[in-house]
Amino acid sequence: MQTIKLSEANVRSGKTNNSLLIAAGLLLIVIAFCLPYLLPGGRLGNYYMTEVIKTTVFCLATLGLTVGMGYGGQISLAQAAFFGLGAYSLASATVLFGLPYWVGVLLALLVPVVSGLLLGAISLRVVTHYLALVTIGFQIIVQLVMHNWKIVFGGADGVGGIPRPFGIDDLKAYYWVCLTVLLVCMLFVYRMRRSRLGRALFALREDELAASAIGIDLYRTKMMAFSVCSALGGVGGLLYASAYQYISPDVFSFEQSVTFFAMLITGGADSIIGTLVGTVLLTWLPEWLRSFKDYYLAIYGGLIIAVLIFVPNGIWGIVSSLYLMVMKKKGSGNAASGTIKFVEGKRLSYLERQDAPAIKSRQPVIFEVNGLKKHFGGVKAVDGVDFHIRKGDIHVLIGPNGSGKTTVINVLSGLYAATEGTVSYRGNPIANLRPHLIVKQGIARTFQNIRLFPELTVIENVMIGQHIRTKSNLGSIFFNIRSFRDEEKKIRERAEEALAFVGFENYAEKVKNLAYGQQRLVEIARALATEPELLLLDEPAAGMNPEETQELVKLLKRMNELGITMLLIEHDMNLVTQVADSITVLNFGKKISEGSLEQVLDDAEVIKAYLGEEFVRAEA
Ligand SMILES: Nc1ncnc2c1ncn2[C@@H]1O[C@H](COP(=O)(O)OP(=O)(O)OP(=O)(O)O)[C@@H](O)[C@H]1O
Repeated sequence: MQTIKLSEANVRSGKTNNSLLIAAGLLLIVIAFCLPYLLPGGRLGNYYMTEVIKTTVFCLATLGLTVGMGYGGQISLAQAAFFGLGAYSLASATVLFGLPYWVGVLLALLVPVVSGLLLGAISLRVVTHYLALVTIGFQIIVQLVMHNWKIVFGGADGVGGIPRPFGIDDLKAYYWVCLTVLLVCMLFVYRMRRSRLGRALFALREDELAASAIGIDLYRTKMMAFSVCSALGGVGGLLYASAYQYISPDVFSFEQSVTFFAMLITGGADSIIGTLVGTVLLTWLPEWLRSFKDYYLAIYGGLIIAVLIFVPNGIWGIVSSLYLMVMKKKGSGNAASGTIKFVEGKRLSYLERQDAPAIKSRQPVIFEVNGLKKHFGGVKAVDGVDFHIRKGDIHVLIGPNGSGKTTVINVLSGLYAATEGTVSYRGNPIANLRPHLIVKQGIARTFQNIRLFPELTVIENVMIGQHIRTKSNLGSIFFNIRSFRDEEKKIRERAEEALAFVGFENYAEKVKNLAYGQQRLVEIARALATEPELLLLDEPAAGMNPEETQELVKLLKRMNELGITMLLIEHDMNLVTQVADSITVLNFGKKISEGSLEQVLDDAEVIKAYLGEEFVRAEA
């Protein structure tokens, strides 16, 4: 019996302190709405009011970066361009082309989103730092176009007389409009972070390869990140244009993009509150440093550098770590032991199949690999391998190190394109399909070197497994419609069931804090959450002690009893002999033997190439 120890403090802090956070949040909102009455009156008051509005709309732009960069890890140095496109869409439409205000608003939403999608499509195959370069190029081009395309953008002189919604004249009232829009967008981003799309973005940020192998469509997810990022930039821009009622291209410069970037990083990239903190700080810092006129830039730059070096997770990152530490300490005093039992016999209702095979080895072949080759230049990692798997079987791939086993699984799961050969599942060709489409067919995998999303919690990791089986989109998340809420509930229930099935009952710990063997179980639970019919398991017993390996044998058998067919790579022959229904043996990328356990163990070539005489004597 295995026990799994998890800190309960994290779990508890999530629930018990929610009410405290909500109260603090509500208080802040009330203060934000009352702000106009807390500022000085007269001309100075108007100046401060404009600055407060500027802060609010800048918050919208950085909130966009929170989604694209903080959540999705897509570095963008073009947020001022999207901000500008929003501002200019409204200004040009209403002032230069005389269109109604709300048409301008619609354009101010559409133009940045379409541009964001175009930029996303162009830069999709480019990775992080190169992506930053592409966005810099985009930023510069947009600003040049604003400067030089006079008919559409008014040229260097800018555009004046931009209207406000409902003809609002009063700055106070306009601030409330901006604040309301900001709060609605914050709520949307908050909800999105806790949705399948938010989890997919985090997965992408943490490990693209693992994200695609668990069923996330990288293309769509990145495009979604680009569209939300640019849309929020556009909304900020359109509100900015109406606030000042005059805009010129200089405002939407590369420097402004860098400032947005700095605001995000300073506050804490993956937190909404962090974004607000960073934006407020860097918008008002020039004002606060006004009396140090000569040194202002040096102090401003120095502060940003200090934050980047000493608090890489941003100011809010530090605050929330301290908060968690305190809560953990508080929690540990009165928490129960925090030890939970390895639970056996838990059901996995959504995977229980009516057609689970009663008699093994008489079932039809559902998976076929023919003439599979994978060459890396001159290295023939897999060189013409054939095998098939019957429904409900546990088929094991064995062979010496470097014989091509992992490469086979990488090809079967779509991570590598096959050099030659065919793979079919239930009669459908699946070789060279993109990884998430293979998961959609009902084939999931785990990795030899565990590939979980370490910064996410246990439950979030497993919930990501449900991504391919669910479909909430930005619209349903924004409007918080019932189908979205129901789906989230279902995702959580299924993830909890999968975790309980492998032995977890306590899920709020970050995965990076778990022991190795526990991480293996979470990875299996994540694969189960994809609702697989065929599981590809790459050395699941690696790093486990004999006791844990025995638990794993039981788990494999229980999964098999559900009707899950398995392809297993394993070196631990003790495990192999307990679970294998059929075996294929590889050596130097070629198949050297196959058949039942007995047939393979008796094969002289397998003994010579892999098992060794000692194993045979020990078995005898
Ligand atoms: N991406 C790659 N590029 C170049 N060569 C590779 C790549 N992946 C695998 N190989 C080579 O292909 C061969 C087979 O590797 P593979 O990892 O599939 O073997 P394996 O049987 O899984 O080994 P092990 O049991 O040690 O995990 C090795 O020679 C390896 O160096």
